[in-house]
Amino acid sequence: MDEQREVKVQNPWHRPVVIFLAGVITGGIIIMVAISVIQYKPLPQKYKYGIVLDAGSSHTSVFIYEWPAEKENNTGMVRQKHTCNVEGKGISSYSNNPVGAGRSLQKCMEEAKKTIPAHRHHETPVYLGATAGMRLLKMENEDASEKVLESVAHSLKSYPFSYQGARIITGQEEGAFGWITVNYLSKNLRKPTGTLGALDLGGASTQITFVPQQEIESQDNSIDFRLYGNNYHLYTHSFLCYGKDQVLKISMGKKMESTFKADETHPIELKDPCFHPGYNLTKTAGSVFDTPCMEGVKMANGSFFHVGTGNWSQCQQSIRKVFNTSYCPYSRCSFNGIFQPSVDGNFGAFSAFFFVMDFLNLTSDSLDITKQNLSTYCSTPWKKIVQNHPKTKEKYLSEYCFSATYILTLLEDGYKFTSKNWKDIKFIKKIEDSDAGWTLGYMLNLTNMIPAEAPDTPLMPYGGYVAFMLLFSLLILVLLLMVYLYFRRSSRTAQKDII
Ligand SMILES: O=P(O)(O)OP(=O)(O)OP(=O)(O)OC[C@H]1O[C@@H](n2cnc3c(O)ncnc32)[C@H](O)[C@@H]1O
Ligand SMILES: [Ca+2]
Repeated sequence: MDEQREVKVQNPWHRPVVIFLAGVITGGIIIMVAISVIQYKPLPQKYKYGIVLDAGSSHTSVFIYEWPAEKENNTGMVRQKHTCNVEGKGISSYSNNPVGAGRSLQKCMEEAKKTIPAHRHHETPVYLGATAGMRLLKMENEDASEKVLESVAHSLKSYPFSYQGARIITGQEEGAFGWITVNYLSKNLRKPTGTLGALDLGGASTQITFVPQQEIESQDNSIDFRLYGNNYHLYTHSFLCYGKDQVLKISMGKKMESTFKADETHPIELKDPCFHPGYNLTKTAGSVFDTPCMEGVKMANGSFFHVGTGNWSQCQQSIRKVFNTSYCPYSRCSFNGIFQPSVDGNFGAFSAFFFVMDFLNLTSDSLDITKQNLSTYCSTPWKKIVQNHPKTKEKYLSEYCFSATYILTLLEDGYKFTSKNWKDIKFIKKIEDSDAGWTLGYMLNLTNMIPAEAPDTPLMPYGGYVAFMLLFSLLILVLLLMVYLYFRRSSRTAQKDII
């Protein structure tokens, strides 16, 4: 009896106090893990929204963005939730009927009301930015451009959102915010890796923006940002009148100037190598000369037959006349005496750069192959082109040869891309489901969603933290088990020894 009592005393696991302590520790660990997991778990996502209207020269688009409410300062968190294309032409086409400009937005704004939850309406900012079409209207008729802006502002204020303004943005803003958009969506801004240059081609202007290796010699082309703790020194330029619709008008105007004689009776023929053989449409000189971009070109009038001859190299010759490369007040220029450092790094080319090159399937070949394919396409008879694309709008279809030739000429002769760095240009429409364009960058900037300094982030991400806690607790449990087994074995050995 005495010996048995002695064994019981030697085995500590038989003591109620030890059993109690082990239970308390195990329970404590379980509670600790449970609390930390529950405590640290993100609450169900709450989203915030923002609306930006891109009032372009050819049309207006409404973009609705959303982002998780508590993560708005993180790169890549804002995504495009919805887009709506406003019916009809751009707001600058309403110069004779400004009320129509505001009215044209109604359908898409009603859609925005349905897309964004009602309880968020009052705190959702809405911005309208107008680009080159309105810049040109302002040059032609300032009063009309103000009336159009008043009309769209009046329309936007009638919705339950937080109206933040309707204005004509500058070409510099258009270029810089396009650059911010593509780099934000590509998550380039918080990494030390390189950034993506931005190439935007609209109907009435075109923008080039990138981080250059060389010094920027003209102040007008330089813009600085501090984003997430990094400094960016950007080169940007916007060429007003060098969107694809305006360049088509200018190059046709120049052809008319050199071929039409003053005493000729109308209608006459305008032979155009940028249009397919067999293409023949009666047009009015007024539809070509209705732009302030035609300064210095002698105006024709009446109507004419626009006749295609489908010759790519002649087309390129005619387009080259639109670029003035005869003077440069800097160490190097793109064209029209505008400073441009040599292009560097990868570029994202969007809007009409993408529409045109994607339609013609010219997005992935070398520059030489691209030229050959385009040459074949331009010389294809118009009848065959229409047969091959029965669903495409004839206006777009007739202009693809011209547009692609302009794109190649702008990139090669204008911006000085070469067959060597041609592969650095990626023709893109979207990045991660959001459209490439200036609107997202504009909203991120105006809502201060990209901080100058990198925000503090938790030491460990949520997943890593939970995994760490589980592993650590498991380790303690294993240790406890090992101690238990060790004491049990030693107490049994002691028992045997005594027996
Ligand atoms: O930037 P600005 O110059 O103000 O013009 P925009 O914003 O209206 O210009 P877009 O990028 O929307 O369009 C550029 C051009 O591409 C044309 N376009 C749009 N969709 C197209 C498509 O699918 N195929 C061919 N062209 C298209 C459009 O008519 C314009 O001439
Ligand atoms: Ca545009």
